[in-house]
Amino acid sequence: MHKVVLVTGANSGIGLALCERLLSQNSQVQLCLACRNMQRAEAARSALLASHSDAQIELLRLDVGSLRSVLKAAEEIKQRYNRLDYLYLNAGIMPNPQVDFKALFKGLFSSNVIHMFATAEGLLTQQDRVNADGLQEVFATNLFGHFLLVRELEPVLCQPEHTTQLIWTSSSNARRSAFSLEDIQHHKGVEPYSSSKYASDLLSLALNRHHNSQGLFSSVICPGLVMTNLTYGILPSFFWTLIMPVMWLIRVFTNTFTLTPYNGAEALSWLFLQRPESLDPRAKYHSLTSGLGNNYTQPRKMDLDEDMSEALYEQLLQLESKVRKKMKEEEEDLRAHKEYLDQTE
Ligand SMILES: NC(=O)C1=CN([C@@H]2O[C@H](COP(=O)(O)OP(=O)(O)OC[C@H]3O[C@@H](n4cnc5c(N)ncnc54)[C@H](OP(=O)(O)O)[C@@H]3O)[C@@H](O)[C@H]2O)C=CC1
Ligand SMILES: CC(C)=CCC[C@@H](C)[C@H]1CC[C@H]2C3=C(CC[C@]12C)[C@@]1(C)CCC(=O)[C@@H](C)[C@@H]1CC3
Repeated sequence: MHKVVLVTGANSGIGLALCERLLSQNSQVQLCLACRNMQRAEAARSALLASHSDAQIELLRLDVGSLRSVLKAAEEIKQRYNRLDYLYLNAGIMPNPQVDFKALFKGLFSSNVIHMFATAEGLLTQQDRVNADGLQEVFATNLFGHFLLVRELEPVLCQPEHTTQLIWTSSSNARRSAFSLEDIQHHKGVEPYSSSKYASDLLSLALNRHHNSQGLFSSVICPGLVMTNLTYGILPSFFWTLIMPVMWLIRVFTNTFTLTPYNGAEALSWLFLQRPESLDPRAKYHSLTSGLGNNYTQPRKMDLDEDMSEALYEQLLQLESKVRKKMKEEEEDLRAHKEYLDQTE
């Protein structure tokens, strides 16, 4: 049977490299590229078809940062497919990043240097904003839109006699200290990216607890440091050109500098081959690349707490009811307004 695979944020970087790798691994795979920009999605499909001319590749419009777009896309998925085998929750943003160069310079001469380069701990902050749905944009895109998609797709994802794998592209930048149950959207802090990725680690654990018995399994991965639009956006392009030789040099010492999207997609494509029941729900699967350029996947235990993951899950369910209620009210207001206009015409 052909495997049905949906990838969010599939038009560039790690998502696109994953699609390429999946088609090379299994030419029968039925791919759905879920993207917010259809022009970029078309370009990605053409690029994939150039090397896999017989591939089955469909496109789907999905802006994970917009609640209405998520609901619409979920309806479309339910109409198109009666099952999904893999759902890669990969789309993500890191808006307005700022590098703390003083901390970087200090870190270079400390014993912590490898850890600093692997996780960017203490180096990066971002400036978030409120989106059109009234949610913090990083939280909405990296976490909540994906959560709502999973919730909407439960009838397709949770089916007897069939297993589905959810795979989150998390990060080694995910840190417990950046996340708070009192502020899950990270209104107050300056590390919304780290907070959203830690939240995805917690959520994956909760999804396993609630849905494994229904055949739904969730895992998280870290692709390492990969040169993609997201990373290029952190510093001006001339800086990257200047330090690229240094980046390749660092790669000899740290296996987390996977650098190319192909290498970064290692853990994602490795998980495609695993039996979901054999995976560890408390592990993050890291894409790693040795100094000689060999790729491998390594599970590393995450710093997670069951109660915290359950509390986050509960809060997400509450937020879901709240936003659904708000959307319904807005639709009713709109309908009433239209009726009023029709009557006065
Ligand atoms: N690069 C790295 O070093 C690391 C990346 N990651 C994670 O990997 C994932 C992929 O990022 P990466 O490939 O690096 O970066 P890219 O910017 O190349 O890819 C991000 C993808 O997500 C899409 N996207 C962003 N916002 C939305 C949205 N609202 N709705 C739908 N799609 C959206 C982008 O689409 P568009 O082209 O329209 O912007 C793009 O296709 C992210 O989750 C990121 O956090 C994790 C650790 C390290
Ligand atoms: C190499 C030199 C001399 C300078 C580059 C410094 C930083 C720009 C760089 C160091 C560690 C990097 C890093 C990321 C971004 C760029 C760095 C901060 C990430 C945060 C990118 C996205 C992720 O999710 C993380 C896994 C990356 C961790 C390391």
